[in-house]
Amino acid sequence: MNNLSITNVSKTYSNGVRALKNVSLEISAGMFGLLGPNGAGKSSLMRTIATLQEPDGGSVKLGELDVLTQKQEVRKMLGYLPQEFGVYPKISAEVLLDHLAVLKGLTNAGERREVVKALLHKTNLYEARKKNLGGYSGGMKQRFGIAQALLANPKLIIVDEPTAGLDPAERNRFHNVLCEVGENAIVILSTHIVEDVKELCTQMAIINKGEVLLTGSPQEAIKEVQGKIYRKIIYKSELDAYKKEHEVISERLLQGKPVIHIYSEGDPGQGFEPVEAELSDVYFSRIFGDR
Ligand SMILES: Nc1ncnc2c1ncn2[C@@H]1O[C@H](COP(=O)(O)OP(=O)(O)OP(=O)(O)O)[C@@H](O)[C@H]1O
Repeated sequence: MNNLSITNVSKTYSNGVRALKNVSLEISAGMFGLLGPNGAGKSSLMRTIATLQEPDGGSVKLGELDVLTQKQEVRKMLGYLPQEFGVYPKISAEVLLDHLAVLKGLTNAGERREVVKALLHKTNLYEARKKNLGGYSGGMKQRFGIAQALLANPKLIIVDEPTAGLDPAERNRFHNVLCEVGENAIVILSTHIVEDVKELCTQMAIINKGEVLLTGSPQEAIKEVQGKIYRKIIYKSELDAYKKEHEVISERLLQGKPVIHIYSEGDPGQGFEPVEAELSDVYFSRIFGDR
């Protein structure tokens, strides 16, 4: 299958915000995680790939197709679940999906019925197909969003922050659906949730302030910091002092007590203990560390 090649894409909005600075990424089939904090530029990049906005410079290619100029061709191969996915509340999932299928060009009624049915099954919404979308939970709405994104068998699927606000069970269900989809398409999952990338993605990039800070597999990324992450339970009042002396990459609470993780090339002493590095350590060391 064709790769998605993003080369030197830049975007400055009219208010002067530089949302993307020379972003280059090579993305092949499977699940790709685009990880970054709020405001990193993820949605700007996703909208650009989804043919919804123009960059100031750079190129985006899907195989031979030029995403920036051959928009109609790309849209035929694209499934997009935007960050804010609105649904018509007074219509059932089955009816809306059928309607969206017509818009996607599935005009043969028999064929369309089969496609709609298969997608409702795939997204675990078949039982609730007659229910109005207004009565759906957040997770069900997101799964409906995936169902509509999958109409017409897309080769490129973009999901923008899909699990924000979902409870753990709904998030799991959503993950399972996505995983299946990722078997024969490029799926780009844009998120600020490290766990989503850890659980689902074989390749990833970390983006912050419009710049790509890291690309590779989550395992490779973890390997890079393995043996360099230390932790210590501290008193809240000591935090500033530790920050001055060490590269503190995260502060969390463990049973109500502050725990800091630091990045250190060698043993920092002072009661710090080494920990098995996790993807969150990679993420925080890139976003908040000096690296
Ligand atoms: N249409 C716009 N006009 C002006 N500035 C914008 C516009 N869209 C986004 N921005 C700014 O560009 C930067 C990147 O925003 P973007 O939405 O791409 O980031 P994000 O990583 O998706 O963050 P979030 O998770 O908060 O949506 C932010 O500073 C944002 O305020």
